[in-house]
Amino acid sequence: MIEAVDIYKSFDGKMILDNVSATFKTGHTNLIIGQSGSGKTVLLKTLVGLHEPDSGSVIYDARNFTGMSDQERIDARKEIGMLFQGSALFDSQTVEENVRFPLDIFTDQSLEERRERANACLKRVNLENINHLFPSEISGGMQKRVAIARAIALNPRYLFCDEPNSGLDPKTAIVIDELIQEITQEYNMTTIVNTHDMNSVFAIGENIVFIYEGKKHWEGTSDDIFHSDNQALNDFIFASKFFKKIKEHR
Ligand SMILES: Nc1ncnc2c1ncn2[C@@H]1O[C@H](COP(=O)(O)OP(=O)(O)OP(=O)(O)O)[C@@H](O)[C@H]1O
Repeated sequence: MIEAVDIYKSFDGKMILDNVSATFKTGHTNLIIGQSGSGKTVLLKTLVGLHEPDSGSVIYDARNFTGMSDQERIDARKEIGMLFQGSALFDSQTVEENVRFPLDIFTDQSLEERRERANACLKRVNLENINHLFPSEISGGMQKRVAIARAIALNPRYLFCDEPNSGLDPKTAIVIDELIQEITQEYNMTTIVNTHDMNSVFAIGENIVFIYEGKKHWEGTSDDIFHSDNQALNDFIFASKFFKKIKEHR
């Protein structure tokens, strides 16, 4: 479980996160949603330690992440997997080398052990026999799966995904969403996904935090959304005619 407690964050005197508290549950895909510029990425980066909050704390399973020493943070980072927008694979490395990268950096396993683990992770994301290829030689959906394999290589307890569906067609996006949800349950991870993909909200939204103008405006499940009278949430979720229709027919 990850808890954000009374987080404030501003840049150049402009308040970006305004007293955000939220709980992200273990074994669940927790979504952070909100319109462009609402502060989702700043919140995700604050949770993962890439931004320091002005005040407030981030708690990882009863450990105060915000108050940790540099060494404690380095140790904690080994328990964190990250999936960035656009996959962020190294173009000059093969698929296997990309997945092996965190193992090369953070473990003292033998090359054989690291290769074995990398290939087991690739198998888990349904990618086999492509370990010798370079990122430019595989599709965007496959690149995303390689990035997921890399994110789980160290067997993390926490997984952070920033817009995992960006640039993918709707069908591939669903495959990636389902994969993230499956591995979250399988490894009992606390997964936090930043998204404005409404399909993701309804497909994997087990615990959703809605950020509006830097504040946590609402929290609930995808089912709760249909019964919420939160105007800002409704305006955001049911902005398109398609989702408006779905609501009317429920
Ligand atoms: N490092 C920074 N320095 C100054 N301002 C920043 C910085 N990072 C983010 N901001 C500002 O914080 C606000 C929220 O940005 P953020 O990237 O969190 O939005 P978002 O909800 O993730 O949007 P999107 O969905 O478009 O990615 C924006 O006004 C942005 O300009």
